[in-house]
Amino acid sequence: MSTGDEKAALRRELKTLREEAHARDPDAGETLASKFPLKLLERYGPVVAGYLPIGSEIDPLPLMERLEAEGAKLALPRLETDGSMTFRAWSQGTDLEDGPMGLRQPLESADTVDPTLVLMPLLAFDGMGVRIGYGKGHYDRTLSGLREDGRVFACGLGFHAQMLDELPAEPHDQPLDWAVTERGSVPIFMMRTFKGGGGRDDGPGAA
Ligand SMILES: Nc1nc2c(c(=O)[nH]1)N(C=O)[C@@H](CNc1ccc(C(=O)N[C@@H](CCC(=O)O)C(=O)O)cc1)CN2
Ligand SMILES: Nc1ncnc2c1ncn2[C@@H]1O[C@H](COP(=O)(O)OP(=O)(O)OP(=O)(O)O)[C@@H](O)[C@H]1O
Repeated sequence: MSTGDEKAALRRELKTLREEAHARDPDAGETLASKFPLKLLERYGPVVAGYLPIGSEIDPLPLMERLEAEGAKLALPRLETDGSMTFRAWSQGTDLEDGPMGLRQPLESADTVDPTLVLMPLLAFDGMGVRIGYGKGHYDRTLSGLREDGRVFACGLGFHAQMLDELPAEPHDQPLDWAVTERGSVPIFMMRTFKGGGGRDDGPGAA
């Protein structure tokens, strides 16, 4: 099976997995907010892109609120008419509009920003930082642009149940640098550092 086919089949299973995790712990977003290490904001802030949760995604809003109170400038993704994704400045109470695929998103008139810390929704991730999303490549393309232009830190947000041993990777996949679940941090860049040396048999530890 090609990696693309594998990913399509995986996505269906992963959606079910995430729905189950969400049903078991609907308040996981609150727990996640309390476990998020503020040193990530200190090192990689201040412009933090979050998202408005759809379906069974873990709710990042409690975390975004906490980070804003700590001085973060928040942003949200916006799908543009040309199919690209931009990030726009946002804070609680800023106007939103209906976008494609049932998304709520900032208006075209909102300021475009380059986030330094991107909190990413996902269907699943693994200890090497491979992430699977909805398969439209929005985050992959946008992150690759941001990484070419300068420094950006990619942090996946999800349920612990969404962390799998190993996901199929494709060359265009933009790896996560870190992930946070309701159980704590998964510092992926350390695993990447270890990859060339001792292999990845130790597995990621959710601290
Ligand atoms: N909350 C959130 N916002 C986001 C994303 C995301 O994954 N999550 N995106 C990430 O790229 C971008 C939007 N891209 C998207 C691409 C595909 C689908 C999609 O296939 N949606 C399903 C329904 C999902 C559900 O209910 O769980 C659909 O339309 O059938 C949604 C958003 C930007 N904003
Ligand atoms: N940097 C890029 N440039 C051009 N096309 C890209 C790039 N990154 C991804 N794509 C395209 O986007 C499509 C979806 O990619 P992929 O399946 O990896 O998405 P995903 O990582 O699951 O989720 P998400 O949509 O959230 O990024 C692929 O067909 C791929 O060719």
